[in-house]
Amino acid sequence: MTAHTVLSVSGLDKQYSAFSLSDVSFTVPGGTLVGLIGENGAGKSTTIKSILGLVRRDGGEITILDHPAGDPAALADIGYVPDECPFHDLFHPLQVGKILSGIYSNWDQELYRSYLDKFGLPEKALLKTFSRGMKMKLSIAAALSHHPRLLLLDEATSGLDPVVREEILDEFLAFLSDEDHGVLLSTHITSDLERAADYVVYLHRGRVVLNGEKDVILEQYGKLVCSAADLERVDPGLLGGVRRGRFACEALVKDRTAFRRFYPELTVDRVSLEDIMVFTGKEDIQ
Ligand SMILES: Nc1ncnc2c1ncn2[C@@H]1O[C@H](COP(=O)(O)OP(=O)(O)OP(=O)(O)O)[C@@H](O)[C@H]1O
Repeated sequence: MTAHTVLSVSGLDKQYSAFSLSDVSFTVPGGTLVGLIGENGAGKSTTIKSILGLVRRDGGEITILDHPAGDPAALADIGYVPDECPFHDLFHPLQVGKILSGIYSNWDQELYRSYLDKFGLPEKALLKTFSRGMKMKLSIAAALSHHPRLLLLDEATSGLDPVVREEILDEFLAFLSDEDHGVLLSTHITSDLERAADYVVYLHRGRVVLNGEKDVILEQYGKLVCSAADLERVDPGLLGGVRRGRFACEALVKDRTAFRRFYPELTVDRVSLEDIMVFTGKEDIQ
């Protein structure tokens, strides 16, 4: 049996006065974590808010397990973790649970308390005494405790130390052991995605410029380091962005295998997702 598509975004358009999100399309297949990457202002939060139905879109279709975005059934299936803890500093975790139990018909207080225990969060300490990592874990515990099928995280791992990030990423992987679950994680920390993501969607100035399986992308792209003279004779159509330094030039190679066929004498290294972002984002820098 093939897994469900947990989230489908197709041809999403949104126009603000000075920014537009244009024709954004991608899916979150069941059992997978999709990383949404992009520079500041690329449109990641606007995309996530459109999925939540918090932003009125100008075009396109969004479905969450067959329900249209904004539909109460779709909202019940989403566990949302914003970049800042949404709960008031003068509450303690048990009070947060009580409030959420009144909002979500599927709320599972036992599961919530088991997450508090697992994450080492005191049930009756005021949130103002919590660190950023503790608040983030609380938000994740809350998002998971109404049995969502899609977890949406907007920059949730930024500002956290590597140990907490690792612990949180492990929790997402556990959530994904169910084939009907999916995670969409927007982040600047591309190294998290190199470890945990199955697919990567790269938004650049409101458009999807890269969308594919992470392992395939990392295998396909490459980085050329060469002299300015060598760069001059390379077909620019094979390159995704160039950085010219005083002593050497670097360029993003869009297809390592094809490039090697044309220029076997030039060395092409492996790239990271960050390299792909930096080259594509900066375009041709002299
Ligand atoms: N309500 C709004 N009215 C007008 N413009 C908006 C509104 N919300 C967002 N924008 C603009 O849309 C663009 C994309 O913003 P968005 O928050 O989606 O980007 P982002 O990729 O999440 O950025 P960051 O990584 O900095 O959070 C920005 O230029 C922003 O100024």
